[in-house]
Amino acid sequence: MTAQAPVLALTCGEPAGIGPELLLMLAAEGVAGARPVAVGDPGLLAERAAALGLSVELVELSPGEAVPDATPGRLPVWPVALRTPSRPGVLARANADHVLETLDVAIRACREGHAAGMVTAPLHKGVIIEAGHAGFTGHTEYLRDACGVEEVVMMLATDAALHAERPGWAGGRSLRVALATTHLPLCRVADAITAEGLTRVLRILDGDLRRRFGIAAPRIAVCGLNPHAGEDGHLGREELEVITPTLAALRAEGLALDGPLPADTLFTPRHLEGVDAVLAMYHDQGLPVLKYAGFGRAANVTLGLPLVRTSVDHGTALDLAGTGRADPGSLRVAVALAAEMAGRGPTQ
Ligand SMILES: NC(=O)C1=CN([C@@H]2O[C@H](COP(=O)(O)OP(=O)(O)OC[C@H]3O[C@@H](n4cnc5c(N)ncnc54)[C@H](O)[C@@H]3O)[C@@H](O)[C@H]2O)C=CC1
Ligand SMILES: NCC(=O)COP(=O)(O)O
Repeated sequence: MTAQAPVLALTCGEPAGIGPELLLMLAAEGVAGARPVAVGDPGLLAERAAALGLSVELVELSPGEAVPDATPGRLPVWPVALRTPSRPGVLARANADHVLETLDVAIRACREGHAAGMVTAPLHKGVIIEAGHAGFTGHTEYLRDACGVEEVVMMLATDAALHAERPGWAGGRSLRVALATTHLPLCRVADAITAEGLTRVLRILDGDLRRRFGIAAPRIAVCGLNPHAGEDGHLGREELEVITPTLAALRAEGLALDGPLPADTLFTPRHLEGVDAVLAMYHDQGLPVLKYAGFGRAANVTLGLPLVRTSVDHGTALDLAGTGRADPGSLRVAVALAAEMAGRGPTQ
């Protein structure tokens, strides 16, 4: 008997953004290897489908009810009502709680075993903060807190194997970039690079590359923080005082770590040879490279969680919402990656 494809909860994200229409596009073309369920407002999905001429039958279910095999043109939905009507491209603070509720439903479904993982369409951080959730910085930290873990790691991956067979793929090279710090103003980054934090991040990265990605002996290249990795202390001392001793201690535990290396040369083919993941010190040190290598063909993964969570590599694209011109490529990759990770067996 063949095992059924894993159920994946796909949150619709910001209702005024491109998330709802990306889910509909994916449902219209069909999904192999997973049984996706949208988490969002069925009325909104029906409206967007009609506006874009997408023929998708929406089937309302509750978490725990049997989810049918994926069929092109059909999308099961776990309903979460909008708080106020939504127009493409127009943010409404009143819907911030709707967006967070879709996350809560998906998290609960994963934790109660009704879904094998969750895939999140993009939300708009600013409108959620303006709606009164002052400490909100993104899915990554929200999931960390909801799951009660101390640390999580954001990693974006352009896994060529997941999409090489897709027409239009021009990236070729697989690249995984994880971040030592995530959504932090640049002026606070240096202080946030601590031996304790780096140790937690690298242990999670090494552990999840083994457990979630099936890499038996991962090799991780670690960026310095400063230009030229500090130039022997002349251009910054974080490498000498924090990063180098932390890597040495972790190497003694058996982790295969290169670095700290100057970030400008680390991201060149020769230095990436044989490297399974790069750890960048901050968001805009690593992600521009990743997006240059494969924007629209990469996925974001949260490591260190007791559940599988992937996401797209882009934001809400309010400028494209409702036009039907948004590219569902990254959502395809995010779903395929979540299915692959879920297929590696139960979480802790
Ligand atoms: N996983 C998530 O929830 C993420 C959410 N965001 C949030 O999204 C909001 C907007 O962020 P921005 O920096 O403007 O980035 P963005 O990714 O929304 O837009 C940047 C540019 O890329 C284009 N683009 C984005 N997705 C596309 C797609 N699927 N197909 C074709 N073109 C696409 C947009 O039209 C725009 O020109 C912010 O609130 C940000 O925090 C950003 C990244 C990830
Ligand atoms: N640039 C990646 C990003 O902002 C993703 O944020 P998150 O909502 O997945 O934490």
